[in-house]
Amino acid sequence: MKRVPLFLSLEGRKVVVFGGGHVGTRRAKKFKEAGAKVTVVAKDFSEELKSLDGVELVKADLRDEKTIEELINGAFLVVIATSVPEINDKIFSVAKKMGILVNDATNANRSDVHVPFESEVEGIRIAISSEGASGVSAHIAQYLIEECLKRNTFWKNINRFAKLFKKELKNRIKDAKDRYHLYWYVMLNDDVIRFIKEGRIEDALYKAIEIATKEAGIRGYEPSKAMPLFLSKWGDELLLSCCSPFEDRSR
Ligand SMILES: C[C@@]1(CC(=O)O)C2=NC(=C\c3[nH]c(c(CCC(=O)O)c3CC(=O)O)Cc3[nH]c(c(CC(=O)O)c3CCC(=O)O)/C=C3\N/C(=C\2)[C@@H](CCC(=O)O)[C@]3(C)CC(=O)O)/[C@H]1CCC(=O)O
Ligand SMILES: NC(=O)c1ccc[n+]([C@@H]2O[C@H](COP(=O)([O-])OP(=O)(O)OC[C@H]3O[C@@H](n4cnc5c(N)ncnc54)[C@H](O)[C@@H]3O)[C@@H](O)[C@H]2O)c1
Repeated sequence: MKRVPLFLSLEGRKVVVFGGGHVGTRRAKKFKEAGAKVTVVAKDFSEELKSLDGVELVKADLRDEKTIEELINGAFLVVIATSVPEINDKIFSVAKKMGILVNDATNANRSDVHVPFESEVEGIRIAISSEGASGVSAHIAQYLIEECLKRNTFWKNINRFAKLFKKELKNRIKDAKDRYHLYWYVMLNDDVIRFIKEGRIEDALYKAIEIATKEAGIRGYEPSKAMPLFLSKWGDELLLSCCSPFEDRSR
């Protein structure tokens, strides 16, 4: 099964979590924080769940298939996290029959949706999963990516610049196709990159906007073409920057 990685809004969606233990609590918190309407169904609930505002708790006998059907009616996502395999199987088959997405925390293979290891560095979200093959490996990979970005002053400056530049360009250049090529075109300009590297973001922006205004309409700088050019110039330096010591641990 090939799954598609997505960043999904659950705002206002109904999510039903089966199991109110360790895993069910973690799922309920995550989806509630994302704005979902969360119901947890279980025989007993963790202390944390009992004191959590905004999550509905339903004490239920999950051996009754009819109950499961009623409980998940209208749900967007069902989470399976009870400690009883037979109950988990039953929930899985009912949810499948009703065409509802399933996150099965107890069986990675049949799960429609996986919950990844996640973190964020300066507004860039990192989500990584081995889809059940090895959480240990995925966790270490997450650490490496996160650490590389946090130590990488060069990338952090690019990140600051690129977000501001996109905002500026959206205000100034009407056609999205024009903007699309300009985003990368300016990244191939040595002055712009020099300013970025030195942390002179205002100067880099000024220069980039000047170039973009002059060259609006230019073509041939879509990511597949421009990125290799950019990397041939700056790739090694960017990779080496992953190994720099922290400048400022608080960022
Ligand atoms: C990131 C995180 C998110 C989260 O769960 O919130 C996550 N697992 C976390 C913790 C954790 N997982 C396990 C323990 C040991 C408990 C113990 O000691 O027994 C602990 C520790 C704990 O619970 O504290 C074991 C385990 N995990 C899965 C199974 C079932 C199976 O393998 O089928 C088993 C039983 C294995 C076995 O039976 O051998 C399956 C999954 N775990 C996933 C994600 C997904 C794929 C991730 C990937 O492969 O990359 C997937 C498929 C679930 C999904 O997609 O929903 C979270 C990080 C929390 C953090 O950040 O610290
Ligand atoms: N995906 C992951 O990251 C991950 C991590 C750890 C464990 N797991 C798996 O998830 C499952 C749950 O783990 P946990 O640590 O949350 O377990 P837990 O023992 O803390 O919680 C189990 C929950 O199931 C409920 N339950 C048990 N029998 C029930 C019944 N007859 N009717 C209704 N509810 C019932 C309990 O009331 C409890 O709320 C286990 O199968 C475990 O293998 C997955």
